[in-house]
Amino acid sequence: MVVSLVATAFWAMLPAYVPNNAAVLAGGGRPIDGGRTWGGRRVLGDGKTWRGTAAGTLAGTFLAVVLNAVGPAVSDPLGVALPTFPLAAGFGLALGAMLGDIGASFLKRRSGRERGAAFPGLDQLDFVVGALALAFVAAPGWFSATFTLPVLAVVLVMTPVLHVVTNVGAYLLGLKNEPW
Ligand SMILES: CC(C)=CCC/C(C)=C/CC/C(C)=C/CC/C(C)=C/COC[C@@H](COP(=O)(O)O)OC/C=C(\C)CC/C=C(\C)CC/C=C(\C)CCC=C(C)C
Ligand SMILES: Nc1ccn([C@@H]2O[C@H](COP(=O)(O)OP(=O)(O)OP(=O)(O)O)[C@@H](O)[C@H]2O)c(=O)n1
Ligand SMILES: [Mg+2]
Repeated sequence: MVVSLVATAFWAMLPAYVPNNAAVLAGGGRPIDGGRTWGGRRVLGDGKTWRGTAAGTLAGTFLAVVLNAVGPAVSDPLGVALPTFPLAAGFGLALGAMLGDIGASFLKRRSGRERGAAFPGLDQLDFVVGALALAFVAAPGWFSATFTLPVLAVVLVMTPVLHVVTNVGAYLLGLKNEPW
């Protein structure tokens, strides 16, 4: 039961997890806010770029297609019916994750935090909220069947742990400037 819930939650969230990884690896270039300020502070900052957002959205959507292909080979040995992703759901999870992260940067700048500053709690869950919201809008039937309340509870507990571990790993590998 617990294995099934964790496996389902992790699998269903993978198209939302990988976009931010891809943005770190492929990001940079022109900032989305074009350097504009609001109230004396950048609207988003140099950490949110068109290239990173596009790379993240493509990576997450592509991963959903790959997961659909390999799902049966993973489901059988695990004994868990892992979800498959309609294209709209994969795209919604991926773009939503990027939009959640962008929304968090907007809030960070409004609260006086410079680029790269930590915002505990928000940093760990911004992309989850964005991904789930857009997946719900893009594929409501699939969302309700996949993200049951127990699965959502596992996502909310598991994601911050994964986020901390992944970010510390990326920092130690020199891929990120901050370990959060
Ligand atoms: C995108 C491609 C092509 C490859 C990604 C490679 C990779 C390691 C994927 C892991 C996917 C995954 C399951 C991640 C965990 C879930 C999660 C919450 C991810 C959020 O990612 C955050 C991201 C940016 O954070 P921010 O924008 O919110 O601040 O973190 C940075 C990640 C990277 C730069 C990707 C590469 C990271 C590493 C190589 C770190 C190595 C990871 C470890 C040593 C531990 C990994 C452990 C687990 C359990 C995943
Ligand atoms: N939409 C995005 C998201 C991330 N990145 C890249 O990934 C890095 C790390 O992402 P993140 O930690 O989310 O950004 P920060 O630079 O810490 O900025 P902020 O304080 O606004 O979160 C960014 O610096 C940027 O190079 C990007 O190019 N485009
Ligand atoms: Mg950051």
